[in-house]
Amino acid sequence: MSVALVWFRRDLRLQDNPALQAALDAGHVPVPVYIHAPHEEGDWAPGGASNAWLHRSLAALDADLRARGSALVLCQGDSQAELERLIEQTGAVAVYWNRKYEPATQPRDAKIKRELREKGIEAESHNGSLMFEPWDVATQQGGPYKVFTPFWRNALTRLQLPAPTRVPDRLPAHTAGGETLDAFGLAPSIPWDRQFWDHWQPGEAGAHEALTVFIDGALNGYREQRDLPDRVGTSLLSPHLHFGEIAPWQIVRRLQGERSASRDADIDGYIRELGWREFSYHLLHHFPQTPDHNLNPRFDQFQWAKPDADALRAWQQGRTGIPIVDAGLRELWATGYMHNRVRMIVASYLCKHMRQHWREGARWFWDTLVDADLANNTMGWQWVAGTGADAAPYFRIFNPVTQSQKFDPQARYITRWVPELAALPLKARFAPWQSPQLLAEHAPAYPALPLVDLGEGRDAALAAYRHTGWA
Ligand SMILES: Cc1cc2nc3c(=O)[nH]c(=O)nc-3n(C[C@H](O)[C@H](O)[C@H](O)COP(=O)(O)OP(=O)(O)OC[C@H]3O[C@@H](n4cnc5c(N)ncnc54)[C@H](O)[C@@H]3O)c2cc1C
Repeated sequence: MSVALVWFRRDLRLQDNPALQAALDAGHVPVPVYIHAPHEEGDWAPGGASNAWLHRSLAALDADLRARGSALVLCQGDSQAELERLIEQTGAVAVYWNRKYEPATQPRDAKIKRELREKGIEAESHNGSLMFEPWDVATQQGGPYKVFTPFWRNALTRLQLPAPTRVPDRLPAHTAGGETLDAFGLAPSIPWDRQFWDHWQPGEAGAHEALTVFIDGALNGYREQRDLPDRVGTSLLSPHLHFGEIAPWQIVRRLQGERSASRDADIDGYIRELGWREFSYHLLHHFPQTPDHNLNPRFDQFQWAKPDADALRAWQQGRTGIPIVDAGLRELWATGYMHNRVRMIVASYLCKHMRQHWREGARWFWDTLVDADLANNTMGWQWVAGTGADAAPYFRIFNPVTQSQKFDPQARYITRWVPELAALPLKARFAPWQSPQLLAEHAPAYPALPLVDLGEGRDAALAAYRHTGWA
């Protein structure tokens, strides 16, 4: 039987995996391969939390393959050289993979495909992670969208979920050898990620388990609850989606099977959130400069404050003196995750009150989120900063205190992550500096004043915005 390499990348699952399925359909013995090549990701090599997740996800994929009589071949170095070495070693006649969309790896993959074909090797790529690839949806003029609603309206008219495919219980064995997972050095040497794994189960089984838990629980009332950080009101599927342990169309297929009069609105609301993920990939593909540069070039003149390493560190460590901001950044550090509403609040405080460049925040998230995703993270930060597509206008400045009173009205989220404030009366937990005596008495270690006063920060941000001349 002929051999084909199946090059796993961000599609770390067996079921509904178009590249693996294509190799099987063509009658090849699939040799599953993962190549560790962070240096090929440009300035955006995966951060620490992503690597910790990847370590476990690869271990899970290998275990799933071994349970079927196959195994994951692990290598590191130059992707093309490693593929060519494995082709030589195994006699493979074909290489299959699912596409990635990041600016650094797209040209690499195109070159690999071209050069493999020139050598007479069949090279085939598939869509393994999006309902709509970035070029599938276009404006009437044939260009990219910059506004979500028309993008999504158009996209939904084209929605076609692929038919499910199932990988057989036994896969043909192969003899290709590789390195050990530990040789990649992905797992932290100091176990700062210890607490993560109380919250997460990386891998395909963990993804489907998370989806089942969501359908049985938070899906009911999702539209109202998704903004409330004090409870599990969302699916927590983002890292599983990022690593391709589950495909969005698998989620949608299951949700379509759960439809009922009482659930329709929540299901539609959820699918719309998946739409934001699709939109972010659309944007990243068409505006590949945006991980580092404003999508809206008018913001290039904006006067950010001088970079302030101490203030940035206080923000990163959850020591700003604004409880909801500190709670979010502490949740992030402890779990590798932060609730979406709180992501918006902490990002707004950094970009607007502190006037530190959104890139600083994006970098921190990149290193600390288990779901760090170049498309979603870039869009999220530029949206909050007001510099991106369909963005919140810069002059609309979130007040973190009123945000916390609205979305965490019992301060449960704040108290969970900033427990030193638990002894304060409820009202004081939102803005403790307004109750200096209570704060000094009950939480003397907590900052007595906000890092940046909310009124002053807001005024300075608006003044800087006016200074650009287009306020
Ligand atoms: C500043 C900032 C940075 C962000 N960085 C990332 C990131 O690096 N990776 C990431 O996956 N998401 C990012 N997001 C989007 C969002 O916060 C997360 O996708 C969401 O919190 C994940 O939790 P969940 O899976 O429970 O979401 P759910 O509410 O259950 O949503 C389901 C899925 O829809 C997608 N989704 C939901 N909201 C958004 C959104 N606003 N933008 C894009 N996709 C969305 C995600 O894939 C998510 O898993 C960021 C948002 C902001 C404001």
